[in-house]
Amino acid sequence: MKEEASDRTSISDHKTCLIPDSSFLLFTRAEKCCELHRTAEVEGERLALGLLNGISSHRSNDARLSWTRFWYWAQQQWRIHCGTRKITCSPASSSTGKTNLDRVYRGMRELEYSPTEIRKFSESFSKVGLVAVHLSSYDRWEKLRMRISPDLALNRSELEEAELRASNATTTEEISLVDLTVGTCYPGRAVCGTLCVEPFSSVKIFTTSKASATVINSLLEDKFGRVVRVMINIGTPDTFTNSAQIARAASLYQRGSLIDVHSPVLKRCGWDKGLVMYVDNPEKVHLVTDRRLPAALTSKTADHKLNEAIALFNAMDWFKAAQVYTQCIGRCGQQREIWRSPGEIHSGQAVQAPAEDVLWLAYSGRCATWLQLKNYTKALADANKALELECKLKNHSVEDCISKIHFMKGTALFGLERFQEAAQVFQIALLFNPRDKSVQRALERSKLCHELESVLPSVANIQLSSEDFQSARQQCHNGDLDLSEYFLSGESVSPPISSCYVGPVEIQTREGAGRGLFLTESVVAGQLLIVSQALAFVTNKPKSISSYKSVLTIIGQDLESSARREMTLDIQEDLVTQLACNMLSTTRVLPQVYSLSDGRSDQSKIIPNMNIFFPDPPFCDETADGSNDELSDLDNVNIRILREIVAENAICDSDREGNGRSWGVWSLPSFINHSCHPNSHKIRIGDYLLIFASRDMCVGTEITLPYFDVFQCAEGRLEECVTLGFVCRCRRCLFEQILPCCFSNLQRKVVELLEITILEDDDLSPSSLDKPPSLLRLARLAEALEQEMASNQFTEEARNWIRASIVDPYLACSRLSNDDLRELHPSSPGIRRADRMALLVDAFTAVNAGHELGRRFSAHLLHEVGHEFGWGSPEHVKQEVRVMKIFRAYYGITDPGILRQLIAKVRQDL
Ligand SMILES: C[S@@+](CC[C@H](N)C(=O)[O-])C[C@H]1O[C@@H](n2cnc3c(N)ncnc32)[C@H](O)[C@@H]1O
Repeated sequence: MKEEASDRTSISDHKTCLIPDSSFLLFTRAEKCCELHRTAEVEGERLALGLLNGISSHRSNDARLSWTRFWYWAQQQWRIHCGTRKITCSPASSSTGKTNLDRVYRGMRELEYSPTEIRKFSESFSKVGLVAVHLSSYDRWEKLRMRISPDLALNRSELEEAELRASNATTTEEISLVDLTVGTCYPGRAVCGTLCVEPFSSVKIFTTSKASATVINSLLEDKFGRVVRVMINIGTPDTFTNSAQIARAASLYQRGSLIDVHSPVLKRCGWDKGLVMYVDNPEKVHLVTDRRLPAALTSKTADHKLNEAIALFNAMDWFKAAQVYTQCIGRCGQQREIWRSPGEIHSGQAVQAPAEDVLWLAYSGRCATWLQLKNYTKALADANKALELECKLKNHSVEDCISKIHFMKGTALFGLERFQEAAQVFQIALLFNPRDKSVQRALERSKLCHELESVLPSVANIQLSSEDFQSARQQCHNGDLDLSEYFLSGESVSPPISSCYVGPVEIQTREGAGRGLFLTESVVAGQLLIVSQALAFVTNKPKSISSYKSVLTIIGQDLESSARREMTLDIQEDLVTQLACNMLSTTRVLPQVYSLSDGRSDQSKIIPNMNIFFPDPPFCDETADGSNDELSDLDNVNIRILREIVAENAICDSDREGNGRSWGVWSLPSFINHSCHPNSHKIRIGDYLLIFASRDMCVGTEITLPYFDVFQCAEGRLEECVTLGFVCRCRRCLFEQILPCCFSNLQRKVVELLEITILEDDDLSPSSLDKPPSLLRLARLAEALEQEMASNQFTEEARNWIRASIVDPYLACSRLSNDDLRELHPSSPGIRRADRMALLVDAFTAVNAGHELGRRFSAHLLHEVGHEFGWGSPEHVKQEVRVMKIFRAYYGITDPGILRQLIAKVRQDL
């Protein structure tokens, strides 16, 4: 008796809360917390104080976190003092409700903790007054809780009275539940519910596998206005497994019908935790109406949607998963609205209440999905939403859940380059799960990035100075962009700030090619036409081509092309992901994306409004709509169409091995059609694509780009076009189709010689004596070609087209000395290598001025002329003017000094 009295004293001295994992009740005396605040370790103090706040304002998320952190800290203390074994069971229940440390000690002894461990534990926990109570006496504690919660300012006598009532209470309650709406029934499964309305916990449902019973799952609100779910089993516990009874109940009380339940028996759940209500006589259940739920709500509950979303996530169908998670969240809200409104409940429209964890899982699941989709803004928003909710999951500790969601939040912040905040969040995650290696690594990485950030501000964090801003604004208005420093540094300095720019261009239909981009003003060579930022951009190929090859072991398959195809598909999928994310996070992206061709002819007939391509504020005042308030709906993002758009419009910036250095989708440049003698060229700087005019052009000219290497014969180019799904009918192609057959004969000879030359080239020594005979024969073909063209009286433009189609004889000439050439052409004693190279340069620049070969050869040629005729000689000056023109047309730079430096640089790089 004495012991009991002391127990009561100890209980009544404490305020009570249900610990998150419901295994124990944790009693913490307010005064003791304050005491702890003064005396215990810093972390404990902080957390205990947080707990105090938590108790007094149990609605706040912060308080809940403090509470959980405190619990975590307490558990840590437990482990420190009692070894790693976690006490998960305590001694047999006591009907008298003995709840003191002795019971815990006894439990510890049963678990074979040593007396020293127990002493350590008691020393540690006497400070915070932790008492663990097994839930076998849950009903007693339930009553006690009812008495003291939510008003925690209870006096001692009230608490004592409450406890006395609790210890005397029988397990049967005389209550009537009126106007319950039947929710989902679970035929074939015994479901027991825990009536659990603690401030820090949510409803738990327990199921058993062997037993089966029909359960009418209804909703009601507890006296504090919280919605709880009550399971009412029709029948006594013995009849839970009676299938006839189950079938009868199921047919009587269908989902959506309204019932009153009189005097259900309130019992502790059969196995050990929780409460279950049941009626021993079906007559105690009165069917008020058999009204059904609205169709929209009967279709799929939030739980169903959640399962669907999880399955999609596991199948890595991220977009669909995000969509279904969104539907699940919506469904939770819908259902919640209905429970919250008593009127609705009375009209029989209540539906199954989604447990709090459904919403938590939906937000955290969608957060993980956004992370997969690299949409960090949305991931962050969802992580914050999840953190506002009660995170209590079956089979998971609260620490795990909180750690996990903090980890996701940190990852989102990291993705947004908010490194310092990310580090702080990872630190919280570690507090809950100190051993998690990935969190540790993420924390280190964030700290490092934060340090680096202070030394080397990232591009994203650059604050524009007013000067920068002015220049960006200017650039936006007139396309002034000084790239000299960038090019002179060999593209190693950070790229100049680029805002987007739409020059004198407009979209028009182009016969036989859908739509195209046309000039609205005349332009000069080297003029900047467009600066466009990628809608999606992949810098590094995800895997090198060799790693693709190593996984492709299909015998008889062309390994190289299969590997390349696999890689391209991977990259395209990345681009699709990015496009979709961009569409969801920025309003103006969606119309731009959907304006692009998806390869269907009907789509290519629509001319988009040019306004959608104009840049965003702050660089441009005139933009009509820069608002991001209304983001695209996921329903508007059609992945199948995005795949087609990417396949049709992605531009690859290949490296010398052709593996692809970067891939991107740009809006306005995507309207530029292909030509085999294009009049514009592109330069990529970061994820910006700059389109320059390669020639002087008059208003109304269609701007064209080469989609592939156009220095090849007509058949080769046609093959490339066919692979891309169209047939080029540019003037060059049309002209080459009608060339006399002598040219195709010459072309054939070139191909034959080329094959031999490549073989002979393997052991080519620098000495001219060792030049492979095929090289000399190849070089001789240049002469034959020139003669044929002269005899056909082709224009200079046509000659350049042919030279560009059959370049190898001219390339061969460029590898020979003047003596070699004279030997090859005894009839032309004045022939020089420079002349042949000049022809090559003309061909290269006339056909595709954007190609680096033209610049390289011209720089080389200039050097040769200087060497031969003297630097500054009239020959050299003439040649320099020509080469400068070529360089100006490419870089858009007019300063002769800078152009000279660029020419020298290109020559050095040879
Ligand atoms: C990037 S889009 C160019 C813009 C496209 N014309 C449109 O209407 O949106 C590429 C597609 O344009 C068409 N195209 C581009 N150049 C072409 C050409 N020279 N001849 C015929 N069709 C061409 C092909 O259908 C190609 O797949």
